[in-house]
Amino acid sequence: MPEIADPRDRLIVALDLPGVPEAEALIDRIGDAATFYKIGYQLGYAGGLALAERLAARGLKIFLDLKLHDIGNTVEAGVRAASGLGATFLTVHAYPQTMRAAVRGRGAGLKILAVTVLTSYDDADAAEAGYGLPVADLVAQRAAQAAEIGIDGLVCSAAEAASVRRIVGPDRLVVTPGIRPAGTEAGDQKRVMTPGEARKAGIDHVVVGRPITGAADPRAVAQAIVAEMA
Ligand SMILES: O=C(O)c1cc(=O)[nH]c(=O)n1[C@@H]1O[C@H](COP(=O)(O)O)[C@@H](O)[C@H]1O
Repeated sequence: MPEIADPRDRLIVALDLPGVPEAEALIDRIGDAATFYKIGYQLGYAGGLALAERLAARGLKIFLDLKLHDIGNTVEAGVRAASGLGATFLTVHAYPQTMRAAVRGRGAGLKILAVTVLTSYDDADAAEAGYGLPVADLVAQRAAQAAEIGIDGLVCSAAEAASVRRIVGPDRLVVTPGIRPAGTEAGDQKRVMTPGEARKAGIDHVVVGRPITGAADPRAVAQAIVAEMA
């Protein structure tokens, strides 16, 4: 678990918003309460990649959540191209071929996170998708493969964070979405924990979207989440 000097860096705010103006307005409202932002499909396909470059140039940390998964050549070239955007993290799905390609394409300064099993999945969803293992076992298998391949960090739910930490050791990152402050709606997330529980389970970073983007006072919610993990 690499040392995190600024406790705000533990919180990654998911900018799941329709466009750049909405994202910039949210970042302004949050102010210095957050230092790390995630840009995924929704904003990425609506000008978010250029925004990522601008935010990185301003000193904010950026998680590019592109969840790449394709033939090795395409993943390697895609990761290489994304390495120029100034982001700190980039996601790929945790398939061995995909992870090996991402490691080949990784440039200096960009860390690759492998998404083990999406936090919206439970055992029934995994079975429906054709997997013969319960979610916890599938996460463990993928975490072991990711460590062997040299991936920088794992995305899993906080429910698996402690076992993933045991598997990958202290030097790889454990990043957990599916985080819900007490009393907030789970929505489509099925494997959820509070920020404090996640911290106790040994995570490096939590990813939080709707509890912040949908809040009346997003700055206050971001501050409360950071405080809960201190
Ligand atoms: O890779 C991710 O960030 C991710 C992986 C995962 O297993 N589950 C998951 O929710 N995410 C992302 O984390 C964010 C969670 O958002 P909220 O559910 O609104 O807090 C979304 O942007 C998801 O795309």
